Amino acid sequence: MTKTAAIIGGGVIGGGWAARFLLNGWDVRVFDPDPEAERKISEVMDNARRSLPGLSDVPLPDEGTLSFHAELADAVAGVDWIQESVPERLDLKLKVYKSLQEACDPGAVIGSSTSGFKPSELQEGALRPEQIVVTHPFNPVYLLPLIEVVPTGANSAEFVQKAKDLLTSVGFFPLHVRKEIDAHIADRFLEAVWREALWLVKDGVATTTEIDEAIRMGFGIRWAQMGLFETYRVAGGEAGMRHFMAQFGPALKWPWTKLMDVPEFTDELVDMIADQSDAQSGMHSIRELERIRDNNLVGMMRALKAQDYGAGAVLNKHDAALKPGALPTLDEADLSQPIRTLARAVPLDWTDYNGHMTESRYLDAFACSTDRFMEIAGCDSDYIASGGSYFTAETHIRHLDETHAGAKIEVRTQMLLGAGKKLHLFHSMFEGDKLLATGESFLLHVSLENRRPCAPSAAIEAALARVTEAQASLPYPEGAGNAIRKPA
Ligand SMILES: NC(=O)C1=CN([C@@H]2O[C@H](COP(=O)(O)OP(=O)(O)OC[C@H]3O[C@@H](n4cnc5c(N)ncnc54)[C@H](O)[C@@H]3O)[C@@H](O)[C@H]2O)C=CC1
Ligand SMILES: C[N+](C)(C)CC(=O)CC(=O)[O-]
Repeated sequence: MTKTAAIIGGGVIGGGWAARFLLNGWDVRVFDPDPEAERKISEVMDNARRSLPGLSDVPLPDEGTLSFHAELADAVAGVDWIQESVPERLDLKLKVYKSLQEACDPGAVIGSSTSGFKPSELQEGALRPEQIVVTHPFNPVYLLPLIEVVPTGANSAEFVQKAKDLLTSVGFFPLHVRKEIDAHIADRFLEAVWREALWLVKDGVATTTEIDEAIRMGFGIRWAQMGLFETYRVAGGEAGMRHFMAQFGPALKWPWTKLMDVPEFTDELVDMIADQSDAQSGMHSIRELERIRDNNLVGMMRALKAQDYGAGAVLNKHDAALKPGALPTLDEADLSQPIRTLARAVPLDWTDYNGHMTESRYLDAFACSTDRFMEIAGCDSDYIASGGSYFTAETHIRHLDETHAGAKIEVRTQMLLGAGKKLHLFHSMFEGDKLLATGESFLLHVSLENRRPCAPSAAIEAALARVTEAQASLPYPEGAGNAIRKPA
């Protein structure tokens, strides 16, 4: 059954939560007194639709339904999850919990996006403290996997597990913070770096641009893939972490930080930082900056997916959970028709300077379809490990229409020949009913030992014979056997 989330406070963070739930198939109800909330969330949704679905290599569930509610009680009645993302003021958050707990289901999870309040502070005086837990996200909430889950003794172990399971089901990585502390775990680092950066600007050591370069040209990229301790272990050389600590231990006593002291936010400092930031980034609107950020994040996270490491491993796990049912097996497919061999959204890093899916990615998509066809015919990873596989000998692609980031595409594959060592496939790529491209491939079965063509296993021959018989009455596809010719 479709699950429903209520988003209380639909600003920067609430909008991101709404997008994450909607694009993972949940219905979402929003309560926010701001008359601009609907416009803002619709703009966040536009950015989320172009970036999140393509991060997966399998289709996400159909998008849920978004509704806006004038009454808090209306928004929260009967929902599975309530995410509070109102401004960071304790009195306001406590007031909101009081009203919403009078109207919501006692079994619903009430998660708070608070950046720094401890869950015990949020539970104080609540009708049902056991229902409230910190679930602290990171901006953009629709892309970044981390959620800090901070419970107290008032939350049962079953409740915490249920909250973590629901978060995992929409692609998050719930990090269980075992001991509550102001600002949880990650924001303590952000706060340390932020405070240090304020001093560097105030003291005239560096501008906002120089500080950002110091981060993004070096340790920021390093942190993104390995974090802090694993990075420093490597920095210790062959002697590892112990050597690292021996070498840099004394620095802890040197004046390498001003963390013990905090600069005052005087008008002068605020103006200096705001002016430098305007000069650095003021040529872009916030929505443009969000798109630049999302393009970069998607590219980096897809690179981490290929390595199955860090955030990339979380994404792969989410794909695996979504995969059942996405593509048919040989037994599930209607073999009398071309077989669905690919279904996904166009990722941001598949688009180019013309603003559409770039040509090399068509080959990428058709190659995935060929791999899938081989897999369902029995040429799967076990078979390949046993020494047989197919090599592609020739490919011909026709580009018939454009498609763009976030678009849902599908490839259906007709087998034109599957006999002996020869395999001839014709892939058609669609966006809805629109034919975008065709890809024709001729493959040869080979022995991976001597790299020479040879007949496939009897099981593969039998599977291909089934497809041959079932597809025998399909017309020869328009465009098959084409070559580039001089116009008549
Ligand atoms: N902005 C960030 O980078 C992050 C913020 N957070 C946390 O998320 C929470 C929200 O922060 P932002 O989204 O940045 O703030 P925001 O100012 O962008 O959004 C807050 C929204 O709450 C609405 N609101 C105010 N009173 C309300 C009420 N009584 N009921 C319903 N809605 C109400 C406002 O109209 C506004 O749309 C805070 O607790 C913050 O610490 C967490 C992670 C990152
Ligand atoms: C600045 N901040 C404390 C609101 C940051 C966060 O809470 C997390 C984030 O997204 O950086």
